[in-house]
Amino acid sequence: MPSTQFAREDAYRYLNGFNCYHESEAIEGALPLGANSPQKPPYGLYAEKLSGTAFTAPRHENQQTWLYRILPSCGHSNFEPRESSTYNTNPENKPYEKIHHIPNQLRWDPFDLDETVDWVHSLHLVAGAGNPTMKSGLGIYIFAAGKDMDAHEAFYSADGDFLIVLQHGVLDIQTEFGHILVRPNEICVIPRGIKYRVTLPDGPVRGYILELYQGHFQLPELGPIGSNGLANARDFQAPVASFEEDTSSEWHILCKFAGHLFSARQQHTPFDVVAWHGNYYPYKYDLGRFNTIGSISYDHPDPSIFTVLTAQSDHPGTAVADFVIFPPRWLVAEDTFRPPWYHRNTMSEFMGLIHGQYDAKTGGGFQPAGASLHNVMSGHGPDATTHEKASNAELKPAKVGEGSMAFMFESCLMVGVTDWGLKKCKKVQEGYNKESWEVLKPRFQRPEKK
Ligand SMILES: O=C(O)Cc1cc(O)ccc1O
Ligand SMILES: [Fe+2]
Repeated sequence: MPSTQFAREDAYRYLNGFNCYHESEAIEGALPLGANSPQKPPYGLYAEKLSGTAFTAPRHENQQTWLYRILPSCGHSNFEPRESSTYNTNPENKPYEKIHHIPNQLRWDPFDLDETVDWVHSLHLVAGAGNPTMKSGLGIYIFAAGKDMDAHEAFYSADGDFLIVLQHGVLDIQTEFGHILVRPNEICVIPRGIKYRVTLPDGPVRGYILELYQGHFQLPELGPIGSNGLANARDFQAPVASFEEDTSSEWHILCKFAGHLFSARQQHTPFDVVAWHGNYYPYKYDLGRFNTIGSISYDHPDPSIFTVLTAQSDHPGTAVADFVIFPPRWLVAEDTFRPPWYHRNTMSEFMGLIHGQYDAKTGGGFQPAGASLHNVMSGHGPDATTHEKASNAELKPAKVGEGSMAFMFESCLMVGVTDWGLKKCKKVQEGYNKESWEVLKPRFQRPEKK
């Protein structure tokens, strides 16, 4: 598929734009005029405010939404722990899960599909830094599911924003804000607290998730690139309000809180939002719409030119998490070693492959649904096969990554690998370093003395 062939048809309607103040009504007149919380909201709805930032966050960071719903969210039983001895995505909660901080370059074979579990039980923390209780850091998950969530179940994470990178299948996500269909080559962000239910219209699904425990994703600055380029704001799609009326069934609200799973009962659907307005909402983005910028003279630029979304630390320009992609693109640079350089980075780099082949690893070990981790200051770069090819290639214009989509979660934090990621998943490749780089031969030729 050429990179400019944009997928359009979709079962649902969307509101377009990034970080916009949207409003949406499933029934005309359901949004109150002017006031957010009038004495009697239209049609007997309850007004409920969902805050995605502190009330007093600066205006340019402030994120909130007003929901007008049949019943407010608080009408439920106490939360009870569920699967408490097995379900743990908080690395700080010992002794269930250990976290290994190791400098080794790691690569994983493709993770298996798992048809026995639903979305909620499909999440495996593979690596992470920080802790959701301190609202700092991030978690990286692999998910693989084959079952719909139960008909009367909804899930939310109190721990952070989910950036979902779908690798296989289709996710039909019913959210409090409306429906989102996530298809191959699309990503989806579900901010902290938003309830949703995932069904799988095309069978098993698999992919990667970055859970951001602090802040929210933003579009990167464009600097001298100008006012368009990379991921354009208009291509981000939020759902339109869509509700169901059900005040007779028993619903289970599942919640991930400090890495543990809890469940509460309620006698009404959580998907009863008739209208909403605000700038805190779930959204999706088709990676095929990314406008890729690159070198048209010489040298290989930094991969920051491929940043789709960024979550900044308190130090501007330094990201807690950058979501970077390597889309199909033309390489034209002259007198240049075109793949990435060998390098060591103060940032950690976790990579995955949605489909195709990544141009820096042509030796065959980096496969779709697999992953790699090059932690803080761990040397890496093209494998020996790629180095050999690229240093002898004829430098005519060449399209790389046709039909491919690799991505990177880059973080200023040192990430630890969980016991599951290092051992239990049984996917870590033994000979990664050896096959990729230890086989490189010295090419040095001392110049002859004059
Ligand atoms: O290591 C990697 O494969 C990711 C990467 C790609 C690139 O083009 C430049 C730097 C970098 O870390
Ligand atoms: Fe790198």
